Amino acid sequence: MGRFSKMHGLGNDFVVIDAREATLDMTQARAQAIADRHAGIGCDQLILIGQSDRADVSMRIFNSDGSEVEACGNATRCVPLFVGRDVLIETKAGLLDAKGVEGGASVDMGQPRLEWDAIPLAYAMDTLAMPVSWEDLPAPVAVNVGNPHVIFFCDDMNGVNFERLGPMIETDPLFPARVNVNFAQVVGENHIRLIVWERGAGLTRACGTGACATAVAAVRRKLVSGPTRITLPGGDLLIEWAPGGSIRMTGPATHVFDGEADWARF
Ligand SMILES: N[C@H](CCC[C@H](N)C(=O)O)C(=O)O
Repeated sequence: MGRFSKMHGLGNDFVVIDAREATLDMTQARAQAIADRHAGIGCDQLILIGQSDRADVSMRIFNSDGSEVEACGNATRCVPLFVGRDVLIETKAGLLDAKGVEGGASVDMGQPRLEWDAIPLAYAMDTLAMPVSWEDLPAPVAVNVGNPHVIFFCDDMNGVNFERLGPMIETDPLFPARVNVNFAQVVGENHIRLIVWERGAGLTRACGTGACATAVAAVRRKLVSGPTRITLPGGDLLIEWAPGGSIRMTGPATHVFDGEADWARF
């Protein structure tokens, strides 16, 4: 039997497994089975906390479709709560410094990557106003914050069909690694409303890396001029970034319950 914790960041929920002692052979199929909300435990992402010789812990991230990915902002904020102290975390996106704060955590998410081949895109183009469109969505911005994001700044998000456009864009050949699709609307001074169709997980209640990428895009587009409040369906995140620096994300982290499971059954 193996122990796990059910946790979430603003409703973006996780099954977190401590793999520091007993290594767990995680496959795409096993991750998908555990994440399944009907036949499994159920989560947006499966998180494995392991040992690291470069940091306090390592973190592996699997979307609910089983795909292993580089970054997950909301889960990163859960790690200090999971291990009980501030931690340096080794991920596929690099080393992340996560510090507990009242009710959550503040994380240095590193510097964004802005070049077309770092997103990655299939061919060279301006990532600040991509010369592409899907139906009547405006020209988007592309940003990599450890994982790939495309951000559409909409005048009115209420008319956008997220469930139709999300998967269409996520799997467009322009994005060789697929992409997280962010629909954003500036709703006040340094305040943006955000809905994210996540790569490999679909619509979620929140996306931490989506909030980071959207804030970077908004600074680059001069739509905000300081620390930015991102309002997602599950609640708010505070994102701070200035060109040349790293992104700081601050927001809640919640531990719901602990459980046990026989991983061989998945
Ligand atoms: N779907 C994302 C991973 C999870 C990101 C999101 N849950 C977050 O909090 O950053 C991807 O495939 O890159």
